[in-house]
Amino acid sequence: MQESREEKLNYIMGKIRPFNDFPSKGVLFRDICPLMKDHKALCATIDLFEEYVKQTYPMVDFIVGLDARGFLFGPLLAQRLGVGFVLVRKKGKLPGPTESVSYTLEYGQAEVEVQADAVEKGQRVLLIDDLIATGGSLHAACELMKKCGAEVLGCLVLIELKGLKGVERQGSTPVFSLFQY
Ligand SMILES: O=P(O)(O)OC[C@H]1O[C@H](OP(=O)(O)OP(=O)(O)O)[C@H](O)[C@@H]1O
Ligand SMILES: Nc1ncnc2[nH]cnc12
Repeated sequence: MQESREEKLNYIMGKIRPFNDFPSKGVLFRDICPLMKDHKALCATIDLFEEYVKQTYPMVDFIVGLDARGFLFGPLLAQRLGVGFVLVRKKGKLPGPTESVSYTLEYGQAEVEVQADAVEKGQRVLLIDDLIATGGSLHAACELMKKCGAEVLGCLVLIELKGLKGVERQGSTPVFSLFQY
């Protein structure tokens, strides 16, 4: 029998493991490795993203994933939707002409980069990552996509850390999350 949305959410939630003080003191790290390891949880996660995107954004051209954990879910979702996948990488990993934007993390400083020809002007994109904390990574990636001429429809994440107000940082760009902590 087909599982309900609630059953899928409950099952997936049981596969997200909290770790105190990682990677530095005071950070409660949400570990998705058990979810990735579990076929049923992984399928259910992509089912829920797929259902949302098909209902909300049937006109999306590309799924854009953030380095590194956006690469875990993005290509699986893109394949289900029948669209391509674009990589937003940390600086220095992509060959050829690139565009970049710098940003601040919950625990550090970084810069995101995309190949300059990754998207064409006016193409509609959805960004995906495992988690939104301060929202710096997604904000930088959205800015990067806009710099390349793409139309950012919205962002998808598995987990939103509500206390860090990352969604507010995205301004009018909608952020869909499966879990809020
Ligand atoms: O909302 P923010 O405060 O920007 O934080 C969220 C980002 O931090 C984590 O990635 P991280 O940069 O640690 O890299 P990783 O995916 O390579 O582990 C996470 O996967 C998000 O990409
Ligand atoms: N608390 C957290 N858990 C997992 N990944 C993160 N990335 C940024 N903050 C994080």
